[in-house]
Amino acid sequence: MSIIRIENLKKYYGKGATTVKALDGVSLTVEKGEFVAIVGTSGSGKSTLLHMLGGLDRATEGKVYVDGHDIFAMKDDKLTIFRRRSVGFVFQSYNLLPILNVLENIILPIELDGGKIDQAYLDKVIHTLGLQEKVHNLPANLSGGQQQRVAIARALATKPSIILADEPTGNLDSKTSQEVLILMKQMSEKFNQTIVMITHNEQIAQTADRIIRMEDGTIVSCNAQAGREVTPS
Ligand SMILES: Nc1ncnc2c1ncn2[C@@H]1O[C@H](COP(=O)(O)OP(=O)(O)OP(=O)(O)O)[C@@H](O)[C@H]1O
Repeated sequence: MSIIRIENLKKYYGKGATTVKALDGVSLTVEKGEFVAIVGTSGSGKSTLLHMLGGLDRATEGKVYVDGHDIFAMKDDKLTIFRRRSVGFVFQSYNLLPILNVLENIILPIELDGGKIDQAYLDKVIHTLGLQEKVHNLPANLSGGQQQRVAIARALATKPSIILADEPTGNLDSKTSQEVLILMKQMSEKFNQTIVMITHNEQIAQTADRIIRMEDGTIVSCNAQAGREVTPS
């Protein structure tokens, strides 16, 4: 089943001669449980595409379906709820709340939404990410890699339809980056979690099931990695 379907997506900034075509006709499907990397030079449209997928901004033209929902057909208040329930975000800068401990950070999105905590699932996530000894620590007392693992746990906590990660290892050294990447891949496999990740690092992209290459607002290739099965839709 395709969890993401993007149809002829266009995002133009400005008007007339100064128009910037950040996305210029992008079509793509992503299957449930896939771990996809988006690569491309600066300005090729990676962040714009991720923002559209997360309903953070609206398109000039085209459609985005996430888990069957036509997201641009939603009014702003519905889109906000969709984002809270169906999209997990992981940023380069972790974005943890400094006054909350690790566990409180992880469950915050569930509590904000008035949802119920699935304790068994949460325990599994925390253990798989190796955070069980750290749940009562404040973020300031964790390494960068540990903080990013907390951010990944927080993104997974609500069991979102998709996780969007924007340069998740951008602040980490190469050894820690690899560790975090391997964990993201494991989370994707273990929980059948769809992850779309932007990276400028070719080695990091190789961890993904599929690499989407962007140039000038378009996708120039979207091949599955050798030896990995991706069912076309
Ligand atoms: N709010 C905006 N207003 C005007 N132009 C924008 C805006 N956001 C992005 N752009 C332009 O759209 C194009 C695509 O930008 P985008 O940030 O998606 O690229 P990117 O591939 O993510 O780049 P980077 O790797 O540097 O983050 C660029 O030319 C950029 O300058």
